[in-house]
Amino acid sequence: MPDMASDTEKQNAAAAAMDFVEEGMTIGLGTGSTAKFFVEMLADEIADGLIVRCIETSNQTRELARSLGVPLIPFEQVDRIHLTVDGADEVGPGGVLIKGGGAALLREKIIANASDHMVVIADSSKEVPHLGAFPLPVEVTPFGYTITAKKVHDALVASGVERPRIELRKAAGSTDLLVTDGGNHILDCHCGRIPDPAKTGAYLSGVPGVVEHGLFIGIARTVIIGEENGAHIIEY
Ligand SMILES: O=C(CO)[C@H](O)[C@H](O)COP(=O)(O)O
Repeated sequence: MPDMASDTEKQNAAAAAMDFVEEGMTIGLGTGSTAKFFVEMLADEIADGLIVRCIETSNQTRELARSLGVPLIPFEQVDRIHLTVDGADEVGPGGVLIKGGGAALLREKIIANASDHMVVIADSSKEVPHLGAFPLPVEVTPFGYTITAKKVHDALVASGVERPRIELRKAAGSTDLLVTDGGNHILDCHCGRIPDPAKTGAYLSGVPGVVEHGLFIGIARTVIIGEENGAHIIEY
């Protein structure tokens, strides 16, 4: 059952993100329940005559955008992404993020990092004093994933995370391992607290078999936190 309070906050954050949209932009569309509100609002504006073109961060968002008549272009044809609007699982101090709760972190990071401006939209529960209560998603190749998981554990410990626990994500309602849009698996790393996100990110990136991790550092320029009646905007 959806949480009505956080849905209102998500909607208000998405509505505030619409102010960043301009005619003629190429826009990256995020994944998840908050990004869905943004895609729906954008679709309404497109139906009213706004001209933009979009690129999706997941198969799920592609289906949503198509169903709403939002024009999509293949990444290969994109030379510039002006704006990306996406959700987050945690927003920490300085705009560092944990993303990947929806298993779309690889494409989300490629697109956000290639964008002139990433705007994060989130309900107030996502704003945290430090990262790590939400399990950090790490995308790994199917080949060797059990060994990679051990190495990821070691990298977390070496970067200062105390007693991490790693869980392989299962597909919804199944005992099978989840397979991402990129054909990989997800390790959910229960960290409790990530004392130095930049160090942890760097250590994880150094593990062979790790395709990408869900720490977004220095990528978000604007974070919009939805409130019951509006939203507050933080610029970095
Ligand atoms: O990173 C993501 C998907 O990979 C999402 O942005 C994140 O999980 C937030 O989702 P929601 O808006 O549904 O809370």
